Amino acid sequence: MTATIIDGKTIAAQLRGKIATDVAHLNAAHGIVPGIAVVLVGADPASEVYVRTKAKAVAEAGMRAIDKKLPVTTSEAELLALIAALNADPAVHGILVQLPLPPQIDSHRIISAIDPGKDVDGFHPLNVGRLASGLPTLAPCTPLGCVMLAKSVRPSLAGLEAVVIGRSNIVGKPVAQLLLMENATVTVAHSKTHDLPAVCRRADILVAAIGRPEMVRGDWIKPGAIVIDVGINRVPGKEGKSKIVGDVAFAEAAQVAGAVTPVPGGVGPMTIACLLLNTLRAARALNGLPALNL
Ligand SMILES: NC(=O)C1=CN([C@@H]2O[C@H](COP(=O)(O)OP(=O)(O)OC[C@H]3O[C@@H](n4cnc5c(N)ncnc54)[C@H](OP(=O)(O)O)[C@@H]3O)[C@@H](O)[C@H]2O)C=CC1
Ligand SMILES: Nc1nc(=O)c2c([nH]1)NC[C@@H]1CN(c3ccc(C(=O)N[C@@H](CCC(=O)O)C(=O)O)cc3)C=[N+]21
Ligand SMILES: [Mg+2]
Repeated sequence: MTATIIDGKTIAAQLRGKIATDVAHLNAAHGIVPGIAVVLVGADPASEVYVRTKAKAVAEAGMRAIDKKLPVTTSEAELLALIAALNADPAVHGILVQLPLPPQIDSHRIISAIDPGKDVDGFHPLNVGRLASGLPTLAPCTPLGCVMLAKSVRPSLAGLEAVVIGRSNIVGKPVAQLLLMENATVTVAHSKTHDLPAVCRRADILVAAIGRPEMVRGDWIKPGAIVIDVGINRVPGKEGKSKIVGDVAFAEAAQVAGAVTPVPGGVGPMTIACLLLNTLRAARALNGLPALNL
């Protein structure tokens, strides 16, 4: 079998197009320009790439980007003061604090200080609880993107066996919640799971969010399964350059799976599109406008 390659770049571009249309309407009808503040503490080169990519997508969607770059020596009190200012700023509808943060800053304390209505990452404990309770909420962007990509090839996930590898608060746990809301039968695997390959072979939908380059092999995959690869791993490439690979051995997976996402060009672009979607949703909700159906 040769798998369908799920084209995250194109699906993300389509979603960004729909978002741009609604943003234009929001501006014309209500004079609102959705604004997203992206806070980067320190000068991590990989994070700077994300911040740049995000800024471009934000501008193209007709939104306003408020980029805040702070030195790596920033104290927790200084970052809390910035968040209080962004919470109070009516031009800011979304706040994203790039993780990880330097060790002198407690990331739980920072996330809890963000106005839950502006928490476009969906990491605030209130939004985490709402997601777990099945209430409407701002859901984390990468998990939202994963489920949209799976549904692009299989519109109903009801009754399917889903296996998520990884239990982080930013990917593994929320993607499991979203798959459960789609009525999948969900297993969450992690580093203590016994016989991971056998657990994975049960999956009709396999989500890999591990952070280990090409760990998932072809013979871990049930023939015909949908494979969503969240991993972003920088490894040595040709001529001393580095390249990015996922958590799945892509060439092997493509021989066995029914559909598979590439890295790059899969989940990453969807994460950014879903960040714009959450910012648009937040801007509407903060202005008392009805929810969208995008
Ligand atoms: N494309 C995108 O938009 C995004 C991509 N990413 C990428 O996704 C990957 C995962 O990110 P994140 O969730 O933050 O990572 P974390 O490091 O927070 O979590 C990794 C998870 O994988 C599990 N794990 C680690 N090693 C193994 C193993 N050998 N066998 C089974 N499970 C294992 C860990 O288990 P345990 O809990 O037991 O330690 C943990 O639950 C990374 O490559 C990251 O760069 C992340 C966010 C967004
Ligand atoms: N508060 C917070 N929220 C996050 O959502 C968050 C974060 N912190 N910290 C870092 C991770 C990682 N992350 C990515 C987003 C987009 C791509 C992306 O667009 N990737 C492209 C390009 C990859 C490349 O070539 O550089 C792709 O996969 O095709 C990757 C990774 C969001 N994260
Ligand atoms: Mg991480």
